[in-house]
Amino acid sequence: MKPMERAAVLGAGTMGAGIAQFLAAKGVEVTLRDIDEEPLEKGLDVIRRQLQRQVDRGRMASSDVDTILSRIHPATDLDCLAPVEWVIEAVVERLSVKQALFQDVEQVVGREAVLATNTSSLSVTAIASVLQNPERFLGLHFFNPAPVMPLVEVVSGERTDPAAANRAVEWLRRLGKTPIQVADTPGFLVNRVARPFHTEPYRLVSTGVADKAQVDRILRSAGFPMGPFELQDLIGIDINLAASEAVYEGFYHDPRFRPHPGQRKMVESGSLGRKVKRGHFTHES
Ligand SMILES: NC(=O)c1ccc[n+]([C@@H]2O[C@H](COP(=O)([O-])OP(=O)(O)OC[C@H]3O[C@@H](n4cnc5c(N)ncnc54)[C@H](O)[C@@H]3O)[C@@H](O)[C@H]2O)c1
Repeated sequence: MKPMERAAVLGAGTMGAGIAQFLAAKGVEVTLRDIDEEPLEKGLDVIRRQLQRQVDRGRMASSDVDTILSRIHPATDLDCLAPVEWVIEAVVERLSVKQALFQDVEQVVGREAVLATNTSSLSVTAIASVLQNPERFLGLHFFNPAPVMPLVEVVSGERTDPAAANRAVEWLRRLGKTPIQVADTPGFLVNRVARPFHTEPYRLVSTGVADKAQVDRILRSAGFPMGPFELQDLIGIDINLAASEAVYEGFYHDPRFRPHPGQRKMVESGSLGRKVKRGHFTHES
């Protein structure tokens, strides 16, 4: 019999909840860790509702919901990470927070564990720079919604051991994802090529060429699964701004990647997207 796989997901927000749901659905035992009970409850509730939606659509048996949920073990401390083979971090996008967290994680996990960040915009190499064993550290960049999107970028930092990256690729393939190996450059691959998709529409709208709903509709009719504004509402406008700024900074202010002031204005006004029910559009849930 295949040995039980154990993973820890750090952060129960948009991405952490999605990654935990995906892993548990594939039979992995998951410790879902957040700093407080409240975000944990919220994350578990999101997972419950997502699974129920699958049942309502006839894509999953209701008995599977309990099985999947029983594999997710909520936690607020780090000690229970000792037996895990994979740690995937999806906490706030701040370098100092991620570095401090992984320094603590290093103290509790076994030597064989692979440590991964889901960062969209920070340097994997920079996060690893404070670790005792940076060779087992890499980026596993899932896309939103994590249970649905097949692509995962496997990002090797300057000191990542290729064996750790290969192990991650093999694991993700086995779980049914489509991993691609990329270098640790600003925005990696997808967020870099996606920058104009997110920023140019702000320019279209601010110069009166079209409104947001029109831009989304036209791009959808051109074959994109979602328009840029509805996609930003899903991603989180703050997260998307952070990605825009990081790519712009990372390429030494190359004008090709310049963010738009409208992005910042949205964040300043608290219009962060679906997670607060208000972004470019208003959302019921
Ligand atoms: N939102 C997206 O579409 C998306 C896509 C790919 C990658 N990412 C990346 O994933 C990460 C998380 O993004 P998100 O949108 O899920 O954020 P989020 O704000 O929805 O969730 C972050 C969670 O982390 C928790 N947290 C903060 N500090 C923590 C700590 N020390 N230990 C454990 N939990 C802690 C918070 O309480 C919160 O629940 C970021 O690095 C982001 O760049 C986001």
